Amino acid sequence: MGLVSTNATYLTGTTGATSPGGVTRVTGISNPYFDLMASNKSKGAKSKNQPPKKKQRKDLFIDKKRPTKKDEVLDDVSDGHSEEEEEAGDLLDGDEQMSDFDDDDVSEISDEDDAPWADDFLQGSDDNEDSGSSSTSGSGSDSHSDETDIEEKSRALDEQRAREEEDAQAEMELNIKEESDEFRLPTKEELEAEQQRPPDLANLQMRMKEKGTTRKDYIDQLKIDLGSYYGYNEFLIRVLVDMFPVVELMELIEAFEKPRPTCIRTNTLRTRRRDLADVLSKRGVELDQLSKWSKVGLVVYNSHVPIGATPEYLAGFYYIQGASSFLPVMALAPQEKERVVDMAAAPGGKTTYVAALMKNRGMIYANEIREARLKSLTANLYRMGVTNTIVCNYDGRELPKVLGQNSVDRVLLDAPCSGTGVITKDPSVKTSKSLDDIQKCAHLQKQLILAAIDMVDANSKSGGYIVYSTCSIMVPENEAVIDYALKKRDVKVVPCGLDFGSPG
Ligand SMILES: C[S@@+](CC[C@H](N)C(=O)[O-])C[C@H]1O[C@@H](n2cnc3c(N)ncnc32)[C@H](O)[C@@H]1O
Repeated sequence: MGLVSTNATYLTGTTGATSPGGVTRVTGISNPYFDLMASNKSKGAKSKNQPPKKKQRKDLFIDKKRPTKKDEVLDDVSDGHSEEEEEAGDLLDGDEQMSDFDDDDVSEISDEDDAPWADDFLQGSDDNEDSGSSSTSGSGSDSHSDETDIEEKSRALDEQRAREEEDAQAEMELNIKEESDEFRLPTKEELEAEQQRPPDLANLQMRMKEKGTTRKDYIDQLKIDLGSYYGYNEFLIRVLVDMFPVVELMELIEAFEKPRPTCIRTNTLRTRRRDLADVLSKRGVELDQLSKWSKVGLVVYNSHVPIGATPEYLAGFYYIQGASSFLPVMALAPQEKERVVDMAAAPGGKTTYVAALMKNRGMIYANEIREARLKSLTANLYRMGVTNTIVCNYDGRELPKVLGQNSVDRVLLDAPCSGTGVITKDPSVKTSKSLDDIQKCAHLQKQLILAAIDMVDANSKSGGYIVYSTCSIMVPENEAVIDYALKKRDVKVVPCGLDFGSPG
């Protein structure tokens, strides 16, 4: 089956990552934090540009206690691409390449000078005694034995002092040796004992910063320590460590620990962004335009009123939505008068944006499998004044049978996923996801994407596009799903037209 056909259904994605062939392809990161960072970085820069060199966390592997001459350089760890669902286990494999670690330099500690004052003191006392005895009138056996006594005491003192000095020197050398000992991984016993105790965060942090051991040992220990320190289960931390170069991994994990900025999307069916910003400012909301790439986004820095309960919110003037959630809809670029399907729609964040871009014209099928979630979907459609949408309650895999094959112009598949890209929003993902979960998600996503392709009319005059997006960063849920679709259907990947940010 050819990948490119004149009648091909076009497939595009949410955030642009350039494939080796130069075609922009689908990835699934829906983490507003990263997108915001990307957009800030990319002001005036096109996506073709190399991503700005990230600042290396020099402090990560350097023991601050000891001076060191060099920065560490850590090469990429494998990207863990996996081709087929059956091969999802490949996710965990991968070549690991990393430069050798150099030993830390140990600052030299100079030997202390001998204490000359002590000798002087003793010699001086002898001298003094001598001169004293010579000046003392009269001499005799008593004075002689006194002299011998003094000499003996003096010799004993000398010896004792020499012994003390020797001990002090030996102790100091031992200390120096102990301090200069290379970083050592904990033994199996020590690790087992550690498991029994609450984590010693200071110790873990110190160990994470250490270097000077073999690469494999280091990576193994890093997985254990990152997992303990940041609270990830073994599976997820293993996958993340295998997916990202260490410096990037640390940026990712630390970003997951920080709150995301609050963003709102102006509902252009009801108002204009400037008017909305004015009225919210008057209510004490500190905000600004989100970014150059969005005409409808606002970022909220601070607010004296609950942003989800203002009269403007209740009147549907805006939707509280992470910046990255704008992207799939911008990539879909639905046209007025088109027939569009939102296959997994609740609670309607993207459906309401699609409707706004279509100016409430054409027709949207907003589908959601979970009945309980239809309430929030319909409530949002109603609040935002959407009138061109039919709400459906099907398993998305059945939709081609319900709506018909080749029956619509565009499909948005914002797929159910593991949520591994939005850990900030839901930290329970750190511990709740397993390989089995990822495989199950990937299996469903593959079935859903085939259904999406089957619904789209490749001969649509204005459309013939599908956007596949997830809020997962797992390869089996993203790249592998697209690879699968490319093999199973006559489709091709096309640029998604979002020429900002940096390649994934
Ligand atoms: C990522 S959420 C969608 C978010 C929505 N697009 C938005 O922007 O507000 C995925 C949705 O897919 C629904 N879902 C799960 N399995 C499905 C299936 N087989 N068919 C259709 N929807 C499904 C989930 O209940 C969930 O509401």
